[in-house]
Amino acid sequence: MASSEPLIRFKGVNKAFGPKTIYQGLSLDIMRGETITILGASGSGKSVMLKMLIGLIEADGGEILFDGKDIAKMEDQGLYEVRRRIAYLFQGAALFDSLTVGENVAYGLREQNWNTMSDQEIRGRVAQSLEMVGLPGIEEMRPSDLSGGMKKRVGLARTLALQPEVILYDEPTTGLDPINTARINHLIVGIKRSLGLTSLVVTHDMGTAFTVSDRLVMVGKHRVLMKGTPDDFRRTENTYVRDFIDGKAPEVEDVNVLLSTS
Ligand SMILES: Nc1ncnc2c1ncn2[C@@H]1O[C@H](COP(=O)(O)OP(=O)(O)OP(=O)(O)O)[C@@H](O)[C@H]1O
Repeated sequence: MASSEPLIRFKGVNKAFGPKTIYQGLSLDIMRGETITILGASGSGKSVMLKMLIGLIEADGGEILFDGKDIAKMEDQGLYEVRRRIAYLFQGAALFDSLTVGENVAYGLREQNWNTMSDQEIRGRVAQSLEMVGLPGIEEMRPSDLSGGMKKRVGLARTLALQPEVILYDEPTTGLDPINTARINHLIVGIKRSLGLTSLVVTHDMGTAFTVSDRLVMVGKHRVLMKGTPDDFRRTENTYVRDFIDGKAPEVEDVNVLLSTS
């Protein structure tokens, strides 16, 4: 069960790139143990939101709190700690082809814990992580021997090996066929259930959004347009949200309107 203190808080966050406003007064609380999916048109700022959370992109105003602490006020050590606790599974996170699967999964672990974990502990963690994504015993294989779906799962194992508290999934199913998409969805749900992680998912895949999420959040027009349960979204009468979910372009597509929301 999620505790009552939000683990992550966006409070009145503003962000612009030059003249281009991305957010103006973005506010959102994310509870411990929740899986939240961020929906929004291309360019609405979903990835920017994830990157601001781990300090890769600085907000212009407002506050972003992780476990009660303001990201903007953190020194390097504080940010390092945040990035240790929040794992970002990048869109198309690539594996190193020159390394075995086991070495790939161990990579971040070795970087982060080079002086505290023994080789044996690392091997154990790698085996456990591969098991969690349903690929036990493939340590000696090469990434080039794996299907696209397996590569994504190895990428996820590499993230899980770091034992984060939060996983940011940026387009976790892009480029996968429906069966492999279902596998990843299943893993996201399974990981949440077994490890109690907090997850933020950015996806355009409505199937994934409805399958994995406790709550959905739609961003657009520089802020949160709607938040609620999957059922709230299924039943919404908000035309903008409805059309997005149904993949329907406005009947009279005004180019100026499209440009102003992209
Ligand atoms: N470092 C940056 N410098 C300048 N502009 C940026 C930077 N990062 C993102 N942007 C711009 O901010 C806007 C939002 O980008 P973002 O990647 O968050 O969109 P998104 O909602 O994740 O889109 P998509 O669904 O297409 O991935 C885009 O117009 C993008 O070009």
